[in-house]
Amino acid sequence: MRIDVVSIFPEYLAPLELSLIGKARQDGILDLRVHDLRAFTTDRHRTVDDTPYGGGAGMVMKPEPWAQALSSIAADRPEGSGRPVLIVPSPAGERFTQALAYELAEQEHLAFACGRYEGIDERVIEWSREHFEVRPVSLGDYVLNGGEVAVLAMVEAIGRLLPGVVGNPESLVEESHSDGLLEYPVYTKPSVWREREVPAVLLSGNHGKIAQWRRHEQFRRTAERRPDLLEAFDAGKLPRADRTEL
Ligand SMILES: NC(=O)c1ccno1
Repeated sequence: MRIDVVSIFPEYLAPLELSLIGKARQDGILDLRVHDLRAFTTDRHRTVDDTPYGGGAGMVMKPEPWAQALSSIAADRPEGSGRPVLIVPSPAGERFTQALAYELAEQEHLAFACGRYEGIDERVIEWSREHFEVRPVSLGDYVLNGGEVAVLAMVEAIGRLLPGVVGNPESLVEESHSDGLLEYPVYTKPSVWREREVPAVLLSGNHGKIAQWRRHEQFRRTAERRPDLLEAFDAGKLPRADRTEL
């Protein structure tokens, strides 16, 4: 998979050089390129923002540097790949979910546009549809100072689903949201810790009972912490993520 990220703070994406995502890049599983938006400006001050039409606080990101940056990415797309998907992190976007992570992990080429200030001139979103499938995406109902933190989270959530990134693909199957429910609690040695015992069923060696207990714990936790997910699960609206193949 090829991923391009455009930001005025490219150093914000440095954590993507670490750990599993960093290794995936070294192994050639993930070709991740970070671009400084200011490299696509033409004035001496490398200006990327200006005052908003209609007034209001703050500044808006100018359209032309974005058009130059995104055009260069679209022109450099991998041989034979389809239209790239352009993700624009925004509190006004569709919710990022495990199901969307799986969907995006199947793409050959993703691009991320990290807005700052009050956002990117809306005409960039409209223009980009000529070259990309454009998807404003939100991590949740809160506002960040820019898209970079959201990109870190999304690239990790997507990248870890690519074949060869996590050591044991089985570990992807039984984690929260993989089947629409929250994951069950986990325990390790010692079996008694500060007078707290591991549930006896987990020490029984009875794999059927262990599986039953774990499934029950998934439903109990989901009902307790995320009843909204339980409604969707009961309605059979399992996320696309309820699959093991990728
Ligand atoms: N909620 C979000 O994903 C977001 C992205 C940028 N600002 O907020």
